[in-house]
Amino acid sequence: MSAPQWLIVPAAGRGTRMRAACPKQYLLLDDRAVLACTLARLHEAFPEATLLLCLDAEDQWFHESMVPFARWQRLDGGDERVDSVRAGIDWLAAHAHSDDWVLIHDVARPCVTVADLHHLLETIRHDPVGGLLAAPVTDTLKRQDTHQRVEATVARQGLWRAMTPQGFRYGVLREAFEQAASEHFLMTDEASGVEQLGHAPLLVTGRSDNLKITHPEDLALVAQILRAQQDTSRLYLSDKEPGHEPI
Ligand SMILES: Nc1ccn([C@@H]2O[C@H](COP(=O)(O)OP(=O)(O)OP(=O)(O)O)[C@@H](O)[C@H]2O)c(=O)n1
Ligand SMILES: C[C@](O)(CO)[C@H](O)COP(=O)(O)O
Repeated sequence: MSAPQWLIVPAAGRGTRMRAACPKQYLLLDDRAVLACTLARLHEAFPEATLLLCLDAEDQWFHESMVPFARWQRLDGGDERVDSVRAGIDWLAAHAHSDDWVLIHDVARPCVTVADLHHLLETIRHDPVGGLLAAPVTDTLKRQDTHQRVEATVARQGLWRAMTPQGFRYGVLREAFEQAASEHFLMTDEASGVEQLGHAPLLVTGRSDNLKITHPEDLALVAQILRAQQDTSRLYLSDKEPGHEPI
C-alpha cells in the first residue's frame, strides 16, 4: 500500500453549530475524543505519514497523547477552515517537494474508513490532478424562494456531496492557495481551489457514512456508526477471510 507523505488535519474550528461546552473535536465518542478517533483512523491507514495538526492557538483541551503518529507537527489554525489548512500549506513550503501527495482531512469526520482512505489514495495516485472522497446525492433537492417556500425541484443527477480527505500534489495545492488569496476567493474545500485553477478533481466514491459532525444530533449518530463499523470489522476478522481489509 502506498502512502501520502503528508496529512493536514484542520482541527481549529470552534463548533458554533454544535453549541457544546467545548469545541466538537473534544466531545467524547464512547470514551474517546473525536480528535483522537479521527487521528487513529488516519494512523491505521497511513502510519508512516507526517501529520500537520492545525489547532486553535488558545486550545485548552488538546493533549499530545491523542496523537498516534511518530512524526507530527502542531500548527496554529486561523479564523476559517481555509486559514487553518493554509497554515499547513505554508509550513510545507520548507519541507515538501512539489510532487508530494498531501491529504487534507477534517477532524470532524471520524467515521472515514481505512478502506476508503486506501481506495482514495490508490485511485488518485496516478492521476494528474488528484481528487476527493464524495458520495452521490440521494435526496430530492429543493431550491427555496425568499419566503422559504419551494421555488423549484433541482435535478440531482450528477450532484455529489463533497467529503474529506481531499488529496492533491503539493505543487497544485500551493498554486490553488496562492491564487485564492490573490483573488479573495473563499475556498470551502481544497477541490474548489483546484477547480479555480481550471483543473477537474476526481470524484472518488466513498461511504455515505463519512459524516461531518456539525449539529448536536450528529454526535450520537456518529457514535453509532463507529460501533457498527467495529462490529463489521470483528466479523471479518473472525471469518479470517483473506483479502478483507479492516474497515
Ligand atoms: N477556523 C477553522 C474552522 C474550521 N476548522 C476545521 O474545519 C473542519 C470543518 O469545519 P466545520 O465543521 O465548519 O467546523 P467548525 O468551524 O468547528 O464548526 P462551526 O462552523 O459550526 O463553527 C473541522 O475539522 C474544523 O475543526 C479549522 O480547522 N479552523
Ligand atoms: C471540506 C468539507 O468538509 C467538504 O464537505 C466542507 O466544505 C467543510 O465545510 P464547512 O463550511 O467548514 O462546514
